[in-house]
Amino acid sequence: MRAEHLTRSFRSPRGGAPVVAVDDVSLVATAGAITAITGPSGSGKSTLLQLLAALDRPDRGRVWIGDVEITRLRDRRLAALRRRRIGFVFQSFNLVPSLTARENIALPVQIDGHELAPGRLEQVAEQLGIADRLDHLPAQLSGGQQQRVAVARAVVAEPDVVFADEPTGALDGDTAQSLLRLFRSLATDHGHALVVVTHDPRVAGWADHVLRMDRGRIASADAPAVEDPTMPLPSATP
Ligand SMILES: Nc1ncnc2c1ncn2[C@@H]1O[C@H](COP(=O)(O)OP(=O)(O)OP(=O)(O)O)[C@@H](O)[C@H]1O
Repeated sequence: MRAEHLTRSFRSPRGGAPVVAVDDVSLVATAGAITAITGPSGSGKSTLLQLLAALDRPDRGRVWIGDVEITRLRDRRLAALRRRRIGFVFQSFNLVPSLTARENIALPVQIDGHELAPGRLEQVAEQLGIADRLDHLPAQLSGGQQQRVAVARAVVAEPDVVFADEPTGALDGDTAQSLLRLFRSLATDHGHALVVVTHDPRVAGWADHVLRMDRGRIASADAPAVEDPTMPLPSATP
């Protein structure tokens, strides 16, 4: 996944100058690697993640997943691409309250008219330690269990890129470790790109690249944030 010159401003609620939440950010998140985005509160991490995952549109700039420029896609194609190629773990989980954990996990695949390979859902649930919770409704689960259902939903269809906003926020030490092991396996064994916004030093410690944001910009990167010779060139046509 590659982004170039992303900029996103919000109108200030009291009038006055707009808030530039993301200011000319370019980055590459490579397949097979975990990229952590850190930085102080209000530095633009969540806004950047929403732009990268096509949940929000930038004022300027472009995003590619593989050779598809997602910033050029219209809503329906974008929604289909998001279901197939992007997994997103929301800070607030976003589970459907009337569906069981199993139904929540399978929902995006079902909307897409596909079926999961037999045993795939159970395998992910096992890895995340929620195999015995699949028939519960979200309200019958703890915050940490709900978070793991949200992670299972994001990864079950093996998307190219998994985005996660503070995925270890509600988890105790052991559970956070098993989630990080799952993320590591998704990256190393299955070649997915993971992009994780976090304040958690445990996550940053597991990451291959750490980008630190400050006032909407990438203030530092432990690896080149812009160019990566292993990335396929974006195609010129939409
Ligand atoms: N929908 C919005 N309307 C107006 N301003 C917004 C909106 N979303 C974000 N902002 C502003 O943009 C800036 C960046 O916010 P963002 O949530 O991306 O930061 P963050 O680094 O993720 O913060 P945190 O770590 O506290 O979650 C902040 O000043 C915030 O107030």
